[in-house]
Amino acid sequence: MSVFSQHVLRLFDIARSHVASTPPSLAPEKTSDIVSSSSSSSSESIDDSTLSSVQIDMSSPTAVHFGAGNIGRGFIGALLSKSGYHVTFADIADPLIDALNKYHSYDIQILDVDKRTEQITNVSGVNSKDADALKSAILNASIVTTAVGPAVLKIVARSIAAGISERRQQGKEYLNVIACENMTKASAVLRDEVLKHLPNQEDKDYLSQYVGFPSCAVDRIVPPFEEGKNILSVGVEAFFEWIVEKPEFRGPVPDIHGMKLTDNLVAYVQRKLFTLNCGHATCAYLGNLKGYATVEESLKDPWIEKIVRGAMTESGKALCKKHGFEWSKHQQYIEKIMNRFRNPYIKDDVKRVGRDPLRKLAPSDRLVGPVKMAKEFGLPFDNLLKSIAAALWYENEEDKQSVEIRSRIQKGEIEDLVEDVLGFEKGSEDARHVLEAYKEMESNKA
Ligand SMILES: NC(=O)C1=CN([C@@H]2O[C@H](COP(=O)(O)OP(=O)(O)OC[C@H]3O[C@@H](n4cnc5c(N)ncnc54)[C@H](O)[C@@H]3O)[C@@H](O)[C@H]2O)C=CC1
Ligand SMILES: O=P(O)(O)OC[C@H]1O[C@](O)(CO)[C@@H](O)[C@@H]1O
Repeated sequence: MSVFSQHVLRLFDIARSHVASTPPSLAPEKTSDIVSSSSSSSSESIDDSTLSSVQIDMSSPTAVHFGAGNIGRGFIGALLSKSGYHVTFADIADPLIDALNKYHSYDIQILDVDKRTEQITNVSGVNSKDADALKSAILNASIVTTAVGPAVLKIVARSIAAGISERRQQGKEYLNVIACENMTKASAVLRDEVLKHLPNQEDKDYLSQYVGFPSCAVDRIVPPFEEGKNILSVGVEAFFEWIVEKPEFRGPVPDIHGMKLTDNLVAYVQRKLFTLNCGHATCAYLGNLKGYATVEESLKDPWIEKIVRGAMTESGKALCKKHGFEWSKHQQYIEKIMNRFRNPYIKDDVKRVGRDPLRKLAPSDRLVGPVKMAKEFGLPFDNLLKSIAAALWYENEEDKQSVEIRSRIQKGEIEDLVEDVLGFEKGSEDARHVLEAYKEMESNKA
């Protein structure tokens, strides 16, 4: 650990010993059975021009956020900072950590008609490989969040486990850990990984009593951004929605600006994953097939636009049956998403949106998940099949998962792949549908 981070952490330890585990305030009592907002509407700006200092506020409670990437800086870290937390970002990227410890602030550009800049302050960084610094940060944290990508959860679990064990030994109480990833039950998955690193029964009991792992749905489009004033600058769309599973909190529910609570998270995670992420992935794979570079460009192609809206309509009808959403409202939700995809101020590469196609083709993810749901209710899924077919054609030599898919298909293993990746048994009607759609899709290749 650097002398600087030792010094800063020591100061935090002293200053925060009385506030650790104590969030800034409690969430409002009211929670409808659907969604309640913790303190504001999702469309509200998070601008606060009075926050301009780059000094660390020693009296604030700490949030440790794993992953100082796009969502970390552009969404979750920003909300936490605006809610009065000091945000300690943990990342493996030294340049990001160095910059966070140099500036203690960064800019967010809202990429919309009224383009504006917000300053996020009271932040610092710790290298994820610095086990002692991380343990100490978690010891003194009031909340831990992640946005590292689903595959990295098992890596950060080790550090979180070390911090939890230390908290038990030091007599700390409640902590909540929220994994903000595009997957269902991400925090529950993280908790299982953390438990693997806690062989001691005392730690396990402590975790079950004092450490909550509420899962969430996290929605804001934050593509890589190169126009900012430094490496920390991030460009985001104006829209954001963060819906967190209320029953899984331990201790008082923190009052975080923009965080909404629900008792029925699965419905909201599936609504987001099977609509926004489904439509986005469909657009990316079809766009890639036809040689377009960005989502916006792809959506200008009427053939793609029709399939994207068609796929979201098919998943939407199924979601309404499954979770009781009202169709007219869901249609508005789809149209709003179409407009978000068309945002001319965002240049979103189809390769970013299509990244990791094996993960996106998994049985409960954004493409196959809605097909299964549509089938459950006897509803159509032709556009969703086109989306899956385009994903199987997805070519990006920099993406290992795309390379693996294409190489297995070229070796004549498509039926095995459809079985072991998508979960459709060889010879089944579902597998046959996918194979037919895959063949038909070839004629659209650029
Ligand atoms: N970018 C977006 O628009 C959205 C992303 N998400 C989800 O958020 C998560 C993060 O996505 P992005 O921010 O786009 O990715 P990103 O690649 O911009 O950020 C991930 C960060 O995690 C860091 N990281 C990797 N290994 C780590 C480790 N062991 N310890 C600490 N940090 C580590 C990386 O260095 C990077 O800075 C993903 O699960 C994604 O699906 C969800 C909604 C929107
Ligand atoms: O982050 P993933 O799961 O690879 O998928 C990218 C998706 O996530 C988002 O970044 C936000 O949900 C979308 O822009 C895109 O659909």
